[in-house]
Amino acid sequence: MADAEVRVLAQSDHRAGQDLARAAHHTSPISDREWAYAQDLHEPGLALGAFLGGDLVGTTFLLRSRLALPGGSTVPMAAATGIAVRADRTRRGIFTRLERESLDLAVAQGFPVVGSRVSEATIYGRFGHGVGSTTRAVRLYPHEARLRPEVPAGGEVRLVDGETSVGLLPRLYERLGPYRPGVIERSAGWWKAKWEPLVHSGKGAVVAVHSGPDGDDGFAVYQAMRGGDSGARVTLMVTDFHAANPEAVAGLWRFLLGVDLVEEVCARRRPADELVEGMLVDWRACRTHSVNDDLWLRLVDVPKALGARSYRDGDPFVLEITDDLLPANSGSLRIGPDGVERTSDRPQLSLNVDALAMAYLGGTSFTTLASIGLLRVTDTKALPNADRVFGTDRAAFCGTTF
Ligand SMILES: CC(=O)SCCNC(=O)CCNC(=O)[C@H](O)C(C)(C)COP(=O)(O)OP(=O)(O)OC[C@H]1O[C@@H](n2cnc3c(N)ncnc32)[C@H](O)[C@@H]1OP(=O)(O)O
Repeated sequence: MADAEVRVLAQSDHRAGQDLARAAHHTSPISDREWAYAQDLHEPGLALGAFLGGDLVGTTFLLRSRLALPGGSTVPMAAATGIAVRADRTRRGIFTRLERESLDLAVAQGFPVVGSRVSEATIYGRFGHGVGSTTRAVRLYPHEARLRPEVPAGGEVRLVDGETSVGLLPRLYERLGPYRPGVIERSAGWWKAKWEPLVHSGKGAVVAVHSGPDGDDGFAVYQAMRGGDSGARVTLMVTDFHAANPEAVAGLWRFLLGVDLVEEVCARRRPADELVEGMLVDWRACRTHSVNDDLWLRLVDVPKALGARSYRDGDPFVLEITDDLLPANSGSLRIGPDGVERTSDRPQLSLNVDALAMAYLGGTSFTTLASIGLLRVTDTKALPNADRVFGTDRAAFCGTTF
């Protein structure tokens, strides 16, 4: 069979591309109503299609975003989504072609980093992607989950109606800013495609906003689900929860645990270091349901990506990177508090670009990477120093679907 031709998808083909991706995810074609919300999400020039004999058989869409880095800066990130190959044309290298071209497109468009949320964890490592952040799914039982008196108090929570939230949430989310590594920018198109349909669906998404002394500083979105034999058991499913400071985090949890007639509160995506158990009188009233990969990262321009974040005090060290797919990234860099530069000095530590993605936001230490065989150590003194230099105060967390 002839090779697929991969090219930038004309804007007029975006909808067909979305339908193809939805079919690959076992979802029905997008309706006119849904498309009215979703069409602004995809920018011209940032989607690729694979064609066989004129037929569209594969897609990749890149969304413009920015990624928060340790130290509070941000870097342009292409959020990869809608990755799919038509079911009758899989396992013949079409995705591999699309993936190579989309990494090149990201570099050409000035994105040092590509982020994704992956359907299966076995597909992306070979292309240099690694898990940049993890999340924890927690379940709390309000009847048992009383907050300890020391937990930060103050501020107020108010519910806002759906129409108000359409204007308020984008402004509030932007106001929170890069409050922890891993958080990503949400475009106006993202809010229109991902939030407005839920508001207008009548599915009962409730928005709780926390405000402190400086105004609104966090929000949680939840839906009440009925279960049990009589349908009387109510679970609050928290689907979106971002807060910039400990008072807002505590205030929103206090509110969620205080809603009447609720059996359990479930939050699928919480930062790995949010110690909800520690806030409770009964540690066991919060159960970890699972720990999951959150944002996958592919550093497509390694010097730029590493140069965009800040580093803690410590000695500069020489890190060797191997990137078979994008060889311009291969080589050694000297990394330290004063920045990042190419060097021909002998490397002290060496790794592959997918393992570097795991360390980039401070999510996985070099010591851990070495212990599982993903980092080669030539100079043992460099290991604790590299951990110090890459260290962060807060666990990386994205918490945005795309
Ligand atoms: C960020 C996102 O959008 S994630 C969403 C990804 N999309 C989906 O899961 C939708 C359903 N699946 C699909 O559309 C396709 O199967 C894809 C896109 C995952 C893969 O497309 P294909 O054209 O079949 O991939 P391709 O033939 O290039 O295979 C590349 C390699 O990945 C492997 N691979 C592909 N799909 C899978 C899978 N689902 N599980 C494990 N390995 C896989 C292949 O075996 C191949 O490895 P090999 O070279 O060692 O043989």
